[in-house]
Amino acid sequence: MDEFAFIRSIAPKHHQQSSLIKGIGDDAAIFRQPYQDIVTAVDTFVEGIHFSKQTMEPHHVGYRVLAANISDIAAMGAVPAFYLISIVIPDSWTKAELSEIYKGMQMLASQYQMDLIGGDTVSGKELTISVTIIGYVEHNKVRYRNNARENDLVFVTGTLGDSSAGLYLLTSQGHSLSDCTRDYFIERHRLPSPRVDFSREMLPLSRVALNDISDGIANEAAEIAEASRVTIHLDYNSLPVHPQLKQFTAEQQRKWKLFGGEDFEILGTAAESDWPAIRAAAEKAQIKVTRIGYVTHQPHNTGKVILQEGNEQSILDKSGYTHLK
Ligand SMILES: Nc1ncnc2c1ncn2[C@@H]1O[C@H](COP(=O)(O)OP(=O)(O)O)[C@@H](O)[C@H]1O
Ligand SMILES: Cc1ncc(C[n+]2csc(CCOP(=O)(O)OP(=O)(O)O)c2C)c(N)n1
Ligand SMILES: [Mg+2]
Ligand SMILES: [Mg+2]
Ligand SMILES: [Mg+2]
Repeated sequence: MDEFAFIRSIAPKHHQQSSLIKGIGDDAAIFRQPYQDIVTAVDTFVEGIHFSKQTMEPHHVGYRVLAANISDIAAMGAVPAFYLISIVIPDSWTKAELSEIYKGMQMLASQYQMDLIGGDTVSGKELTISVTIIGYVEHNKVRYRNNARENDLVFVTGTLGDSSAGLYLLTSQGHSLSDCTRDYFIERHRLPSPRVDFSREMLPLSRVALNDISDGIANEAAEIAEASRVTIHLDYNSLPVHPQLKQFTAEQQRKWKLFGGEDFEILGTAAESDWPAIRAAAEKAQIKVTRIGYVTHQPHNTGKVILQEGNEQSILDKSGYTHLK
């Protein structure tokens, strides 16, 4: 049973609380309060799975785990406000290293005026950090995965595959990239930028579907397609990449662009008429946004992602990063 089958098997069929608007099944859960909705999510970072001493310094570990959580808040169109940390500490990590982890988290938290409000401390075998995040979003402005509609355009922020390239550079030897290119990809792996500003700049738009890219664009697009019961078409040649990604083999580029996770860019769909506003939002947030496809309603391909590559069309495998297998 893979990660997603497991989640389906444990998901409750009914809610007990009338304030709950969205439980399991999106980037975060949402519940109603009088003035704003509250948004909350949790993500866990485990030594050997999400990082190793070879791939990250302690402050990167802290920064990166909080960034992943803030990214889920951004993907709901919300503003992050509070976080709680549960940490499992093995003997092999020194007090100084643990303090650096918290400094890394603090670096990012202060950027978003977030407060650390609690947590839990336990000893154990692998360093494990679990962050619970809480944020706010205006009523009826949540950017659900099920907001995609027929004829929407599909867009993505930033560039794809950078984090995978960085991880590859950190874990393999013998490549001939300039120091500057190498540092760029490695930094994108270690210190990803959650796209909160961009997502908040889109607040005036009435309907947008968003998902953040933790498991690869193929997976994330399928999650929007499934939740919205539509078909998503992606144009391979439109996928945005950093110019230096071409230093890697065609096979690596393809794998990292489509199935590489951890870029923490935002994938979205919106009405065609909102494209100028989306571009303006990206400009204000000083990031890049690219149109990469469109949405159709094809009853026989509901929930599927179709990739256009030159003249060829194929149904894209949902094979991103999956835990359990
Ligand atoms: N063990 C679990 N128990 C309950 N809900 C879970 C569990 N694992 C994941 N979920 C929920 O399943 C959904 C998908 O999780 P995930 O793929 O990790 O989302 P994301 O990639 O946005 O972090 C989310 O709504 C998450 O809260
Ligand atoms: C040492 C190391 N090996 C492999 C990876 C690659 N990797 C680990 S988890 C993951 C997917 C994202 O993590 P996940 O827990 O699925 O995040 P979520 O989808 O819950 O946001 C990837 C691409 C890594 N970051 N570091
Ligand atoms: Mg997410
Ligand atoms: Mg998660
Ligand atoms: Mg995942």
